[in-house]
Amino acid sequence: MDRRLPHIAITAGEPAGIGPDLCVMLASQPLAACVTVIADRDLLTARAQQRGLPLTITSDETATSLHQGKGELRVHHTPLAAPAIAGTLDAHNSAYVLRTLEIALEGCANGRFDAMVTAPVHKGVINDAGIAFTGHTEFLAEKTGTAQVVMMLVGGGMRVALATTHLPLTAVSAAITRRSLETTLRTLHHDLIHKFGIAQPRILVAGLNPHAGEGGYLGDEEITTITPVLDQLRSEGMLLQGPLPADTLFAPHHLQHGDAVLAMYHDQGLPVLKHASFGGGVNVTLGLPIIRTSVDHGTALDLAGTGNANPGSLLAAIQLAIELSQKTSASA
Ligand SMILES: NC(=O)c1ccc[n+]([C@@H]2O[C@H](COP(=O)([O-])OP(=O)(O)OC[C@H]3O[C@@H](n4cnc5c(N)ncnc54)[C@H](O)[C@@H]3O)[C@@H](O)[C@H]2O)c1
Ligand SMILES: N[C@H](C(=O)O)[C@H](O)COP(=O)(O)O
Repeated sequence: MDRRLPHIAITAGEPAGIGPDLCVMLASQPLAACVTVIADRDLLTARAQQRGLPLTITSDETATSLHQGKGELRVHHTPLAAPAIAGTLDAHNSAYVLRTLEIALEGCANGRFDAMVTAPVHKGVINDAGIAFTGHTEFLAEKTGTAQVVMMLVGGGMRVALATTHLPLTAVSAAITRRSLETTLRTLHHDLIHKFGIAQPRILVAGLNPHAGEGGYLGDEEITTITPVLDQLRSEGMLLQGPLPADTLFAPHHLQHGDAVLAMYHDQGLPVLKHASFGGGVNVTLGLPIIRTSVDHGTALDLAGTGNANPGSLLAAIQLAIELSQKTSASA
């Protein structure tokens, strides 16, 4: 067994979405890792047949071996509850989706896997099944007992982290406290150094309100919360700019002075990044005790089974997981 070969778990995500299509496409894609897909094997076989793609499923061996892209896929079989139809959600399969995540997480925690990469899940159908779920990020934080994690997307020459994740807009302001913002910035700063190899990370921090509050006339979170935290962390040596007006923060003349942006909420930061990189971006969860990366897109039910799903983001997520695994094993 080659111990230097990273072993990456890939969860196939929502069975009615494009996750299974993308996993089937991986069978013909060489990768510098051992890969185990966690999914229902009959689902993958059916999707391969629907798409006319070659697929030979191998069993879930304990020894690692290079994923050669010769039409074979190593699968950890996890049975669906109900047959999956491409494009049609079925809440009976929601527990299956979460079970694939648990298997990947358990494998990362016990050393079987070096990292997990997630194909997209459908948050709505999981809730339809009566299971409260807002995203992988929060699910993995809860399952690992991590009080606060940070969602960061990487793509289009940017790294965009978020101070809050999947919250209704009405809940955002209250969720940004001095303590939560400090923890987010410390986690981001730490992982930029230790996971991304940036010795002295420069972080551009967005304000929450239009024009960063316009001196308090358009909201005061910049004055009461954001600025005091930035001042404190700057006094410790962190290189932080902000709070900056979010409408101009992403202009190239600002971005060139930062290694990462911290946006205050999901749709303040992600539309910019996805505009620049959709289909090639990667979502990475910082602050977890394991390595987790993901695609930058959703379940695309309209494309499931059609052959029109772009695998670029999944490949980029796998590549980043490999790089982060190698950094971790080199520093261990
Ligand atoms: N990583 C994740 O699990 C993840 C990420 C984003 C969204 N979601 C979830 O996915 C579901 C659907 O979300 P949505 O409709 O807002 O976004 P979506 O990304 O599924 O679709 C948006 C548009 O992009 C297209 N698209 C998406 N992925 C593509 C790909 N790989 N190749 C080509 N085109 C692609 C779709 O066809 C659609 O037109 C929601 O439940 C959402 O919460 C999950
Ligand atoms: N916020 C993510 C995005 O827009 O790509 C997406 O909803 C997935 O989030 P999780 O990785 O937490 O499921």
